[in-house]
Amino acid sequence: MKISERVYQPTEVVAFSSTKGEFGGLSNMAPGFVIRVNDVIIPTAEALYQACRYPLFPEIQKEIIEQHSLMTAKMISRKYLDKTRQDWESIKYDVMYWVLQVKLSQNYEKFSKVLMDTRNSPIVEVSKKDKDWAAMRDQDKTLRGRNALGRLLMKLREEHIFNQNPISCVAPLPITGFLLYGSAIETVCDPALEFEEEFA
Ligand SMILES: Nc1nc(O)c(N)c(N[C@@H]2O[C@H](COP(=O)(O)O)[C@@H](O)[C@H]2O)n1
Repeated sequence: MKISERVYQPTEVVAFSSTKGEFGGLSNMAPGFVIRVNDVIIPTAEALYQACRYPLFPEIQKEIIEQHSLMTAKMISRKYLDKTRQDWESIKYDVMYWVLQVKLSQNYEKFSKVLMDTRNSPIVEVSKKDKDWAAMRDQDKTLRGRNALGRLLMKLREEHIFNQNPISCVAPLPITGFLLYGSAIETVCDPALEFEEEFA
């Protein structure tokens, strides 16, 4: 997946820059969107994304996933950047889209509402220092950057909200070494659906 730089007019977009406010749920660090993968409970989308960097280091994945503060997954991950999987730059947007699909499938009511509330507006993460995942305010007040997270959120909205195509299960990415705690990541389903099936 290739993502090039864009320019946005601030008055025309739904912008978010933290986990607070009406659109804070769009942030990967937002609390209240717990994920379960291979029976591992993961507190945020950010923790799952960062853990995917280190498939060969279950102990680093554990440290990222079991951190006490929801905001620190990325900080912990920074300590081990030299152990990042070698193909990371070429797969990271695909990994992020997979993470967002998993977040949606397991938190459908809450996350679909936030996405729905963005209506048809461009979604932009605004940052003071990140022109890759987010966009930065320029001197002329426009927002410039790849805005990769915003773009992937728009793709998610298009594919699963506008097209009324709810996701109940998400297949693992077809890449080598897609591992969590040493085991291949399996298809992830909404735990509530699994519970319903068990008692059907
Ligand atoms: N800590 C932080 N500050 C910003 O200004 C940001 N835009 C982000 N973005 C988030 O970081 C995650 C990607 O991390 P990597 O740089 O690929 O390790 C992703 O969740 C972005 O939304 N973070």
